[in-house]
Amino acid sequence: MLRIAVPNKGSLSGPAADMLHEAGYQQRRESKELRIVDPVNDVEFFYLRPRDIAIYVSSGQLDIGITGRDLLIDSGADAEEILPLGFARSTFRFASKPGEANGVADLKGKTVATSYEGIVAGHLAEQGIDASVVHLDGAVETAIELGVAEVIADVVETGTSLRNAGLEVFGEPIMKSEAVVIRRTGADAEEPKVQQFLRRLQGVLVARTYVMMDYDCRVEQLEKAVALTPGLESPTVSPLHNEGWVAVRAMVPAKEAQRIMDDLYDIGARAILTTAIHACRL
Ligand SMILES: Nc1ncnc2c1ncn2[C@@H]1O[C@H](COP(=O)(O)OP(=O)(O)OP(=O)(O)O)[C@@H](O)[C@H]1O
Ligand SMILES: O=P(O)(O)OC[C@H]1O[C@H](OP(=O)(O)OP(=O)(O)O)[C@H](O)[C@@H]1O
Ligand SMILES: [Mg+2]
Repeated sequence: MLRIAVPNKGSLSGPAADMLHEAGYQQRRESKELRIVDPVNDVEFFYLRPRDIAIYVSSGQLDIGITGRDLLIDSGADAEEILPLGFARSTFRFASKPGEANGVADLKGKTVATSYEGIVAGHLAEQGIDASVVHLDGAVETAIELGVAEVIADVVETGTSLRNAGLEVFGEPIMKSEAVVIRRTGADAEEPKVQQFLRRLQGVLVARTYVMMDYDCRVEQLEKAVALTPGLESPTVSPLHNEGWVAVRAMVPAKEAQRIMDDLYDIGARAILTTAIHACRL
């Protein structure tokens, strides 16, 4: 049975459960449940603190886990990323009162407050900057006003939390993060149950990113039309009862669907339809 660590709280837990549900896995009904078995899919889910997931996975008792890339790196655990999941996207940045610092060099001799000590200490060492790091559990934006630090390093998504605290980012982003699937470093990459799990999640990612497009066009326009909708491998082209016309079917990126429909219409395609994809295996 495949044993999978899933975030039990915070920004990652809701979207992770949604994705697993879309991939056909049973999920817990109550937020207090710590583990559930999904016998139909031969999987057991362990609901753990997002910060602990890389440590559990690196210990080898659990096969895979879902966590944030930033949490994985911060933990220093012996685990590696095998699939990015496209949600909980953020950057990790330094911030201070406006005008107090311009780049990482200005951190020399300062105190940086963060919940991600591993990332910050590693970054400072890499840059050869001598600064102190103070660990706080959260709400680090307040640390400057309350005199705990001159600089903070934190997750930034919209920037609202920083703005509300009167702070500004400076320097280059330390890293970009998103939710990722991880496994123990060097674990068997070909393990069929792991591969099947990854294929299911990839199916969800594709179903979220693409739509199916169908249309009719004249044979003379087919090459131009196919250039607009090349599909993932190649579009399906079928003859129509009316001679000189064909029906075309291809997957297109959902974000581009409206523009592609306009372009197809302009070259003479008609009966252009898009439909959602619910699940797929590529
Ligand atoms: N506002 C946000 N937008 C996107 N991702 C975020 C955001 N806040 C945290 N994350 C991501 O969530 C993960 C941290 O999860 P964790 O549960 O530890 O913190 P949290 O989501 O801030 O919840 P908590 O309420 O417990 O502080 C990291 O991967 C981080 O990048
Ligand atoms: O750029 P934004 O869209 O404002 O998002 C980023 C904020 O969200 C998270 O905080 P959270 O609300 O989880 O509180 P925490 O600091 O206690 O973790 C993170 O730690 C930042 O503070
Ligand atoms: Mg938080």
